[in-house]
Amino acid sequence: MEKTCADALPLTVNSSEKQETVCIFGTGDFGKSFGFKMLQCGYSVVLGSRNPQMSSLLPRGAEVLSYSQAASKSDIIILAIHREHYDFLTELVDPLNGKILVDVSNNRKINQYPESNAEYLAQLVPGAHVVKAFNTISAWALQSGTLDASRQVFVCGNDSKAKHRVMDIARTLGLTPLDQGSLVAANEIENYPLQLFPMWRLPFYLCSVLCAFFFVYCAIREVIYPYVNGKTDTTFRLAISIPNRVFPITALVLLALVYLPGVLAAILQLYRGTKYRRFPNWLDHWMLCRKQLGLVALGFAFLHVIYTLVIPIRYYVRWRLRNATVTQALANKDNPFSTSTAWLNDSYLALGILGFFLFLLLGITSLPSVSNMVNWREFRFVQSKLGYLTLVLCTAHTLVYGGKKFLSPGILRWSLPSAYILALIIPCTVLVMKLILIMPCVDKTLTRIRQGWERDSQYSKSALNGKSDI
Ligand SMILES: Cc1cc2nc3c(=O)[nH]c(=O)nc-3n(C[C@H](O)[C@H](O)[C@H](O)COP(=O)(O)OP(=O)(O)OC[C@H]3O[C@@H](n4cnc5c(N)ncnc54)[C@H](O)[C@@H]3O)c2cc1C
Ligand SMILES: NC(=O)C1=CN([C@@H]2O[C@H](COP(=O)(O)OP(=O)(O)OC[C@H]3O[C@@H](n4cnc5c(N)ncnc54)[C@H](OP(=O)(O)O)[C@@H]3O)[C@@H](O)[C@H]2O)C=CC1
Ligand code: HEM
Ligand SMILES: [Fe+3]
Repeated sequence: MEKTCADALPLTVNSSEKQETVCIFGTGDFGKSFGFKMLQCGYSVVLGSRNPQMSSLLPRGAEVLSYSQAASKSDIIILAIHREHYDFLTELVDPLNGKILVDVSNNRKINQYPESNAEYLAQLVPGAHVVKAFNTISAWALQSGTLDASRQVFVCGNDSKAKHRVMDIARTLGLTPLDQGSLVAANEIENYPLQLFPMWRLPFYLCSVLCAFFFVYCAIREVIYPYVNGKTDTTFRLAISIPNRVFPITALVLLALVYLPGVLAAILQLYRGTKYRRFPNWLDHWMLCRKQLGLVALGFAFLHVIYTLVIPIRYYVRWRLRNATVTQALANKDNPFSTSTAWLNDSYLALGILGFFLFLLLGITSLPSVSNMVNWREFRFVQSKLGYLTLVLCTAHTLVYGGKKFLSPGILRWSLPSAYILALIIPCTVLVMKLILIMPCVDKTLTRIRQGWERDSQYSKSALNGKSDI
């Protein structure tokens, strides 16, 4: 039975239970905070320092000794020292022999040194059992008790007994240890806290490229072309008209890119005839950041909706309406009501509204508080089935918006088609491929593959002979 420390409450230690002594080397920010937390959780703490007398502001109840004295007090030592200062440990090789050395260090840059800090430590003190842990926990969070953001502690080491002792300490501190295997994993564990939003990088990069491309594309068609051909100044379009093309187009393309990897994965599985081969790295990474891609797409759809709301109050729009009315009156010409245009207009708006509603629903279900309330099947239903419906509605919204003028040659400027036509290429491709994949004959094979059947496997052929209803 493990003891677990409740954050704010000072722990009353059962006097009949012998307190475990843990040694911490280094009285810097991390050493102090870690010592404070350990004392709070019922451990006896001995701090090792270069100047035991000079050390100030130390947690009350902790003993401070020289490094070599402190090392003799416990068989588990937390090394709260930067890697650059590890060299003094070579003088302590004997007292550290057979002890558990916990490396908590981080670097300033990814892959700063040829080997991980923990492996370097293991080379310096070959007789010790080195365990990597706690590097993802900040000194500030330990001290203030606000560990909610990340309680996960990645742990690795070559000695499994040593590793489990460190994992027990992590649990007692109220953290969640995750065993990452041998010390080879230390490199990855050290790189982890140095990564900046790793899953958001691809979505951010994609949306920047899409926005920049479509902005320039629309500016060529709608600002430069009219200027070159008729010397008309339409630069005001750069403020609302063009962004209200670029944003929805980016949203639509990103939404399609959320569903494209699933389709590619299915095609790959069909082609390989097995699900037991890893996807290529790029596809793996793409699959893993679909949530972030989807949320960025939702952000752009939001922008489109807000930009659309201001259309009626724009000076340019009101001016055009007034002018059209006056011109009509002067010419004494009637502009007959077109039912088909009304239908097209209302239809594309309705499709946009419904698409946006489902888009929001996808966003809401991805909130942890909501996704924790639904089971895996329900989540898949919303994200996969309703997600495809969202893509269908948003694509249809754009197709119907194009409406009659869609393929008329008049919309080409310098042979460039309207931007929304380009925007439709990826969504339509994804939808057509998905349509093929859900055709019964293809779907049946794919389902069998996902249930474990392999096309080229002797084993599955014989298994299939005995069990024909898979
Ligand atoms: C606003 C918004 C929010 C989003 N939030 C989230 C979120 O919180 N979490 C999230 O994960 N996604 C999120 N997404 C992304 C997306 O909705 C999901 O990833 C969705 O599940 C993708 O559906 P899919 O049908 O393409 O893929 P999936 O149903 O995941 O299938 C993709 C591929 O995986 C493989 N596969 C599926 N099942 C199996 C199996 N049993 N065995 C082997 N291989 C299999 C197949 O190759 C399949 O083609 C969000 C999207 C948007 C737009
Ligand atoms: N601060 C944080 O939030 C986190 C820190 N870490 C890791 O913990 C370790 C310690 O970090 P932190 O406490 O912030 O660093 P500090 O600089 O605050 O403390 C380092 C301590 O190392 C000791 N030390 C030993 N030898 C030397 C030397 N030659 N020169 C200088 N100091 C020496 C000193 O203690 P003394 O004077 O008593 O000998 C010093 O206080 C680092 O490896 C860091 O990557 C990991 C996660 C979070
Ligand atoms: C409340 C929901 C929505 C409304 C009211 C709406 C309305 C509109 C309007 C009025 C236009 C024409 C803009 C113009 O004339 O310049 C338009 C275009 C467009 N919309 Fe929407 N929309 C909605 C949601 C969406 C969503 C969710 C998407 C996709 C993710 C989307 C994608 C597009 C695209 C790609 C265009 C064409 C852009 C262009 O080239 O002009 N819309 N929408
Ligand atoms: Fe236990």
